[in-house]
Amino acid sequence: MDHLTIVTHPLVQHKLTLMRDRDTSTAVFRQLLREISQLLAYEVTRELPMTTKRIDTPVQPMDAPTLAGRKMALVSILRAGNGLLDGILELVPSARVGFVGLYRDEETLQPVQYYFKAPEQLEDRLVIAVDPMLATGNSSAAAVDLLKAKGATNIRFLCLLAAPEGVARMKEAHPDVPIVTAALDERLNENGYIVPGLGDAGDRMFGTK
Ligand SMILES: O=P(O)(O)OC[C@H]1O[C@H](OP(=O)(O)OP(=O)(O)O)[C@H](O)[C@@H]1O
Ligand SMILES: O=c1cc[nH]c(=O)[nH]1
Ligand SMILES: [Mg+2]
Repeated sequence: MDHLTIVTHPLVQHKLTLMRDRDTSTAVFRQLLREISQLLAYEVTRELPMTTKRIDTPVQPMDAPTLAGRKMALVSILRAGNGLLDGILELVPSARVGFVGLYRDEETLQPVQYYFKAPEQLEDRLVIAVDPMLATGNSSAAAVDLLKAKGATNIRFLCLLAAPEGVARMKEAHPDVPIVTAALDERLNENGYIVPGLGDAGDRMFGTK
């Protein structure tokens, strides 16, 4: 996969516009994120290794395509990552799930870790880390550090919105981790927020502000 993939599908772009709108309610924001997560998952799971298995259709036997290898791991970067996780799990219900608890210190913009739990045998799995926002890239780079320290070698990062600064940070720290996003925005503002962005994803999802 390319280092950066922007999913330009009309449905994704339409839903993203609704999410950016400050007048969109918490309930609708959460629902849209769930819907977009499934469209983005379609893209991030392209090129998965396939094999065939022998099945009997009602008409005749066939060698039918099926996913190969160990079950993938979805890793949500808390809190906001959970807004992407739920929808993807509906598409890939057998995925293993991990959580990285991180929040961004508002002054330093450095991530503060408060939790980490990952599935076993990460080295044998495709690992998809999910977080709606890639701003400075400090949180995603730290999350990928943790996953690599646990053995992961095949990692993809899925987000909704990315800033050029975050993409550059990830490319420098983790050039082997492809990023899939719905949009690459203009820049970060002086508070480290994505411009034009959609505000604080976690707060908008959970109604905490
Ligand atoms: O690229 P960065 O500059 O690190 O910023 C992105 C991070 O900021 C947000 O989380 P936040 O810290 O607000 O925590 P939350 O998910 O608990 O709201 C977002 O969900 C990312 O994890
Ligand atoms: O714009 C931003 C930047 C970081 N985290 C968010 O939720 N939004
Ligand atoms: Mg976060």
